[in-house]
Amino acid sequence: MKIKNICCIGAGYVGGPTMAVIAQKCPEINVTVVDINKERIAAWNDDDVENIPIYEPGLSAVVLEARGRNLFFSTDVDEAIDKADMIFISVNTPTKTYGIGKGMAADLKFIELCARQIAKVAKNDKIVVEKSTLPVRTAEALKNILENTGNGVNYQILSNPEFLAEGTAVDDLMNPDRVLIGGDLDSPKGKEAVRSLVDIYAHWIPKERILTTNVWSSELSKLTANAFLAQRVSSINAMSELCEKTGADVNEVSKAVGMDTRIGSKFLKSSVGFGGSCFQKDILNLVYISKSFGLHQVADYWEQVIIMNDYQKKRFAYKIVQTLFNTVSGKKIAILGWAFKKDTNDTRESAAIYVADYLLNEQAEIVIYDPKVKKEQIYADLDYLNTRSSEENRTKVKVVNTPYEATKEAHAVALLTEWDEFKDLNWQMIYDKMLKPAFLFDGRRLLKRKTKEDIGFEFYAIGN
Ligand SMILES: NC(=O)c1ccc[n+]([C@@H]2O[C@H](COP(=O)([O-])OP(=O)(O)OC[C@H]3O[C@@H](n4cnc5c(N)ncnc54)[C@H](O)[C@@H]3O)[C@@H](O)[C@H]2O)c1
Ligand SMILES: O=c1ccn([C@@H]2O[C@H](COP(=O)(O)OP(=O)(O)O[C@H]3O[C@H](CO)[C@@H](O)[C@H](O)[C@H]3O)[C@@H](O)[C@H]2O)c(=O)[nH]1
Repeated sequence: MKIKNICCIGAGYVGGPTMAVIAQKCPEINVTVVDINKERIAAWNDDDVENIPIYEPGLSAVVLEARGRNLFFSTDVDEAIDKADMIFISVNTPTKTYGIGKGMAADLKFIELCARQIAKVAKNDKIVVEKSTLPVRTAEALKNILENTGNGVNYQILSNPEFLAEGTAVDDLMNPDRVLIGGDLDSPKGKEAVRSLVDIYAHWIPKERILTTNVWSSELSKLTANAFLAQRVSSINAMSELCEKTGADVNEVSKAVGMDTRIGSKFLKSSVGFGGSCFQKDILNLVYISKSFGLHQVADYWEQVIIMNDYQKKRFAYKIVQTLFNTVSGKKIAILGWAFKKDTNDTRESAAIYVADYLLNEQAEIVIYDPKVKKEQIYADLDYLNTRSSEENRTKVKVVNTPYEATKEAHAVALLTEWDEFKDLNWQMIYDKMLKPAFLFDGRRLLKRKTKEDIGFEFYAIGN
């Protein structure tokens, strides 16, 4: 079946960039991205393409080319569902904050709402594609809702998880390692649905990189990929502490280990801890699923990745307290970087939030600079933790517009996001204006120890 009209429900970090690239690469297909969030849709439609709601290198050019030609952003969800042959569900699936599975399971209420809406509106057969990251066997629940509340039309459910990373989303979409499509390969209709999605990606991706599997393998592969990636970071972070005790350097260990082609060199960079909206949420989900099948050893194994990550964030904050003569009470600490990684304005689960929170518990005064994150976002992140009142967060934390303002008269600087610009700061000037001894804590291994020590800094870096 040739797809003519696509609808994508959810215009977020995944729905927006993914559909923009499909529209750019497949000019004969009309792609409509819908969302209930009016402001987000208005921003996607902004005349000035630089105002689109997501900052990703290269994204505005893709949107500019396709928008209005065959790429549309709208709040009219029903109309887009009605017209579409294929509907992607790309809504958020956060960790549950209430009820059974609180703090672990994925909250599927947004997914279920989409299914009910599709069932209500659809008057002809549809292919429904899970783009969101979902627990294994969610497709079964989707099918159940669609078939039992619908208008008697037929549905094929595909799983097509997204592997893009923020900050490199456009490159990842243009040139992915693989595209994964799960479907009912045992039935002719299922096979046809899979083929129609393969045909879309085959516009720009070599066929051998488009993988087809059964639905459950596809759903579980996404959780597995994130668990493996996060596990590598926790593994190298575990070694970072041992390096600090023994005189080994975690960068050298990582290089030596990564040159073994069986291990590979990527994702072995020690840090203050991984952040982002996906790793923690998806591993907790995996832990919850394993427990719900009674697989407690499996659950414990994966939970350790999160435990290690929480420990790394805490360890870094405590290192600061310990080094500053066991108290940071009333001391000014500058935080450079708030985003969970460079080249994104996303702060979800950023390690910086937790490091700041621990230091605030020790009565530190915090001054923050990040080149892309807005002041209100920083306060919202701290308020969300509910550790102290919103007023107190605003009294104890200042957000400033330059790294020099942040570090002036500070007792210590903590570098928490690896923004390129931090490498080239005038560190001599920063040193001159800080209180002495001037402490510098590098949570990303971004800075060179020798040059900083030559200036006079008391320098600490993760794993060295
Ligand atoms: N962010 C990433 O880098 C990334 C990468 C791969 C996979 N994922 C997965 O993709 C999914 C989406 O993630 P995201 O980061 O794009 O989330 P997001 O929060 O940025 O976007 C989700 C959007 O869905 C909208 N929405 C929710 N319910 C809706 C409904 N019923 N009708 C219409 N719109 C609705 C929300 O308003 C929101 O704008 C998640 O499952 C996530 O795990 C994310
Ligand atoms: O060697 C490394 C690599 C990453 N990180 C940190 O790990 C976190 C996650 O980074 P990254 O994976 O690059 O970004 P995400 O956008 O969270 O992407 C992950 O999560 C997405 C959502 O599921 C998946 O689609 C991607 O494949 C997967 O890489 C960030 O805090 C990084 O700083 C490290 O500390 N060391």
